[in-house]
Amino acid sequence: MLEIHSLEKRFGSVTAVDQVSLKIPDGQMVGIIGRSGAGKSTLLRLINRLAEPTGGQILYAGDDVSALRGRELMAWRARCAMIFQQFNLVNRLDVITNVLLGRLNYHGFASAMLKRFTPAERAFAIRALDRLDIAQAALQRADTLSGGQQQRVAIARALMQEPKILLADEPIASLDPRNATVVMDALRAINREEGITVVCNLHTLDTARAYCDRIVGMASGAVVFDGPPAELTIQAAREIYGVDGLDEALSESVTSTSIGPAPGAAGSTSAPSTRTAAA
Ligand SMILES: Nc1ncnc2c1ncn2[C@@H]1O[C@H](COP(=O)(O)OP(=O)(O)OP(=O)(O)O)[C@@H](O)[C@H]1O
Repeated sequence: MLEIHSLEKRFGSVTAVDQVSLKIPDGQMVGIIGRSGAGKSTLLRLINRLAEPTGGQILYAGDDVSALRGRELMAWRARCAMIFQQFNLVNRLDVITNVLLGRLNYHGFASAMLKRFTPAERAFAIRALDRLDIAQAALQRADTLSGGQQQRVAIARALMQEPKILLADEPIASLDPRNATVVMDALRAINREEGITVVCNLHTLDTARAYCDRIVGMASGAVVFDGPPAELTIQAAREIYGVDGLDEALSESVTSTSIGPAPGAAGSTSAPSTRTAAA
């Protein structure tokens, strides 16, 4: 269980994350939605300690993540992998080496740069690429791949960390609809089949309701909705996106006041059923 208690991040006079409290059980797939500037990226960066909180606490399995230093912090970052909108691969390296760099926290920088990876790690990397249906590109330079392929390589690299949690910061924002579907399908498969908790920042409601067990809506740094997709009403969406942003966030298929899960979507039974201002 990942527990976030009254988490806060201020940048000068801006409160990017404002008293956020969430409990995320192992194996849940959570979509974080909100307008640009709502604090979604900052929240993910706080969770894996790429950013330091100015208040509050993060616990994982009872351990105080916010207090970790040195090796323990490196270990946490390995357990809590992150993927990004822009993939963050090393363009001039081939795909397999990019994936093996997921072991950086196990090796140290010098050893990884000298490509001192074990045969078991290389086999693991190929399996991860195969799992994401991209093993055939293992020897290609990363920058020869399409965006969707690069994001799958980034997911394979994250899997090399053997994470408990995968944080995905707008993973499909740079992709066309077809590639976006492939990447979201891959994230859901990893969540369902390997029990890895996935916390995913998403711009559109459609994607969040189709793929996630639970939706967390943020506005001005605070959590303004927390519940299963079926409870995300138009009124709640308006609170998250504001009247101006709602049209952009909604799909044209939404006609009722309840935005229920898409057909075949992930079940919502494990998500909390409460709608709160700060769960
Ligand atoms: N390093 C920083 N220095 C100063 N302000 C920052 C910094 N990072 C984020 N902010 C501010 O914090 C607020 C939240 O930003 P954040 O990037 O977390 O939002 P977001 O919901 O992820 O937006 P987007 O969808 O555009 O990425 C914004 O007002 C942003 O300008």
